[in-house]
Amino acid sequence: MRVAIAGSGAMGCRFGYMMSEAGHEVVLLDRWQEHIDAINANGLRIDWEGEDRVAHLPIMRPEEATGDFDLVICFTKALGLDPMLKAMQSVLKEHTMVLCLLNGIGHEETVSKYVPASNFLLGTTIWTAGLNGPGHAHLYGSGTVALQNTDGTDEGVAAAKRIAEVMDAAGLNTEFSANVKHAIYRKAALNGVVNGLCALLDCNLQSFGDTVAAAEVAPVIVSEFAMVAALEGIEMDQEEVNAYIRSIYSPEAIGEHYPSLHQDLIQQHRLTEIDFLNGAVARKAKAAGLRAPYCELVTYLVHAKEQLLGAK
Ligand SMILES: NC(=O)C1=CN([C@@H]2O[C@H](COP(=O)(O)OP(=O)(O)OC[C@H]3O[C@@H](n4cnc5c(N)ncnc54)[C@H](OP(=O)(O)O)[C@@H]3O)[C@@H](O)[C@H]2O)C=CC1
Ligand SMILES: CC(C)(CO)C(=O)C(=O)O
Repeated sequence: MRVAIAGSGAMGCRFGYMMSEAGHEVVLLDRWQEHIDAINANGLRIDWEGEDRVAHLPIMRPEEATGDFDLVICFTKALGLDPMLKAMQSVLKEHTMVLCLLNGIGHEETVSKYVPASNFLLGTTIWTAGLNGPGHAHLYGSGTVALQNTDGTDEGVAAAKRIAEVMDAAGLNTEFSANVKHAIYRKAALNGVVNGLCALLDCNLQSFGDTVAAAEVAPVIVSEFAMVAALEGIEMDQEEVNAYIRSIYSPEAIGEHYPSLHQDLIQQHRLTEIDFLNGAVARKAKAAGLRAPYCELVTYLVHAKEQLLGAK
């Protein structure tokens, strides 16, 4: 299969590397010039569970991509999704399946501007990854992917299942989900609890989980996500989601991980995805005449931190 990774930061490098190790032809697409230059000069350096590896994968800017792809996996940050798909429109062919795995809520609107429903797979993942610097990824721990077709047809289900099988065979623990929006809200609730707060408190998941505040604040944030999900007909079992969140704090799970929003804001002073997490919940609640005050506060505080750090 010819696979493009649309957004080849930390997660894009993980998925690109694992798909390439499974024998697929992978092309990394990105606009971060230092990263492109580093990979072109030295290959993609990987710290794989403490072992140094190098992968020689082609990398280029999205507008330079040519030919056609069987699968495009989107892993930009939320704010980079639209410009990425716009720049690579010419390689999105009739048979190209596009899988969106970004964190957060509402990416369907962006992807559907460029991809017909018959080619669009929506998904979510709990794999993790980080970057030590341009061209150097660190890949620890395990994860899963859930994905679903968005066109509601039997052919769409079959196509989604085929892609899930291919990714699963690459070790990405991928499953077709008959209700991926539920999985997306469940993951977004997890991100809504830990991503903004670990950034504001400057800590990893394990340290956050050890605070008294985590036990008190997490269920309230989860209840706000559940309230908004219910408006869209998605039922969340809040106890199950809270138990799921508690389960990731241990070092045997992903407790040592600094959430991607921490990586963006605290480590690199970059603008964040908060408007697609807690911010989306606050907006959707308001639009329905409701309030999600904890999500509103987290959103305000993360934006304040962006401002204080001069994030770009
Ligand atoms: N990291 C993780 O563990 C997880 C992340 N996710 C989600 O996956 C998606 C991708 O996340 P992730 O891979 O962490 O994102 P990264 O920040 O590592 O990469 C995303 C894009 O940001 C740009 N970029 C990254 N670092 C720099 C830098 N130092 N200077 C300039 N540009 C840079 C590049 O794009 P460009 O220059 O084209 O803008 C890159 O393609 C997000 O939606 C995230 O929430 C989901 C699960 C876990
Ligand atoms: C790994 C996890 C779940 C932790 O917040 C994540 O999605 C992220 O880092 O953005």
